[in-house]
Formats: sequence, C-alpha cells, structure tokens
Amino acid sequence: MATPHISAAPGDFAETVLMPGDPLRAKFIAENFLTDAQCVTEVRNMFGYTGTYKDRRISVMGSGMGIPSISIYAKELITDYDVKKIIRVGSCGAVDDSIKLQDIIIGMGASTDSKVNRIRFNDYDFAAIADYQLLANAVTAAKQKQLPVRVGNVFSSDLFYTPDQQLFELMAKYQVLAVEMEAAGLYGVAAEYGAQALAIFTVSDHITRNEKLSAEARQTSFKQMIELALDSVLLDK
Ligand SMILES: O=P(O)(O)O[C@H]1O[C@H](CO)[C@@H](O)[C@H]1O
Ligand SMILES: O=c1cc[nH]c(=O)[nH]1
Repeated sequence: MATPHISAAPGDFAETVLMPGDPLRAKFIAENFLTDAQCVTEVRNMFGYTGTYKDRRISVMGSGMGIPSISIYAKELITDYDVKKIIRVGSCGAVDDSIKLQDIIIGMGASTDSKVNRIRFNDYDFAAIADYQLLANAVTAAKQKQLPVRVGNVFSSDLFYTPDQQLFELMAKYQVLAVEMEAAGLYGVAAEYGAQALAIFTVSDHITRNEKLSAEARQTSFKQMIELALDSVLLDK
C-alpha cells in the first residue's frame, strides 16, 4: 500500500536501498549502475528505482536534505515496504585536517545537534551507530578495491549555514571527520524499527580550508563511492 510519501506497490523495493540526498543522484545511479531499473515512486519528485546490480536486486531512492526528510522516507521504506538495509551515499564537508577533497568516509557513528534521538530515547544520549555488518562489508569492499577510506565519527547538522563557526573546531578536537545532515537520523530510525543502516560519504568540501570539488571531480568521486556501496551489498549473503 502506498504511504503519504511513497507511491510504490508492495514488493517494488528490494531488501537493500541506497539513499543519496539528491533524487537526481538516485536517477543517475539507477541509469548508470543498475540494469533494467524501473522507477517505482516519484511522489514530490523523490524518485525511487529498483533494478539489478551484478545479479543482485537493489533499489535506490532520494532521501531529501536533513534529518526530518530522511526520517520519513527511511521509516516508510522499513515499515511499509519491508526494506531491511539502507545505505546512505552522501556528500560531506570535512573538518579534520588530514582529510582531503574526494576522500571517502564511512560513518561509524554520527553525532548531532538534532533532538530526534533524544525524543525517541527518553532524553538520554543515544549512540547513533552504523550497523556493524554493513560497515564491515563496506570496509572489506574498499580493501578489495584498494580504495582508501576513513572510518569514524561524523556530525549530522540541522543547519547547513551554521552561525557557530567554532563548532567546526570543537568537532575537529573531538576527532569528528566531517559534517553532513542525515546520518544520525537514519541510524536512529534503523534502531527504532529494527533495520540495518550505514552512511558513506564523498568529501565534497573542506570546511576549515574553504575548498570545494569541481563539478567534474564531484562526479568521478561519487562514482567510486557508489561502486563501493554497491559492491559492499554483494558481500551480504
Ligand atoms: O549530498 P547529500 O547526500 O544531499 O548530502 C549533503 O548535501 C546536502 C547539503 O548540501 C545535505 O543533504 C548533506 O547531508
Ligand atoms: O552538509 C554538508 C554537506 C557537504 N558539505 C558541507 O559543507 N556540508
């Protein structure tokens, strides 16, 4: 049955869904990495597709920007479409000095200034963490490709344009690698509804060094991240 935000029919989604923030990145992934991809939902232009990657049925759907948006789609995919695994494939802004543009980061945990996990966890601190098996598969796939990745803590911010620039120094001091806007919410939803989740990022900006990827470099490095995510799914038996 359709939900308020997803018009797909039962069974239209695969067990695993890759989720970029941008619905056009979902379309790009479906058209360039999956075979026989069918569009299964387009409510609000938040496109979702299901196709095949190396004989494995896989879906890809945009999440929109920010924790409220990904929380809606992730919850409905899990509770109404029987999705078991969600892998966010996003961009991020690095705050750690040792990280460079185009690096790939795997979010082992996600700190946040959002209240969502406190709302669901009786106002206690909830450790928003990746699913261990999905994380281990992504690290194994990266090793097989000889693709260097950084694994660690990211910060899911409610504000893209934060007025508090000192926050970035605090993050770096606490070994947070990068800032993005959804992982802590995704990990909270997965915990609440018994699913598995992981977030992988390409570094598109370096915040403290004020650097940005060119459009061309963004495309190439997203490709590496997407192939890493897809190949990590194949390691899942
Ligand atoms: O590239 P995506 O996946 O959208 O991720 C990042 O980009 C958006 C901000 O520009 C936020 O959604 C942030 O998390
Ligand atoms: O949330 C984000 C994503 C990419 N780059 C940033 O600076 N912030």
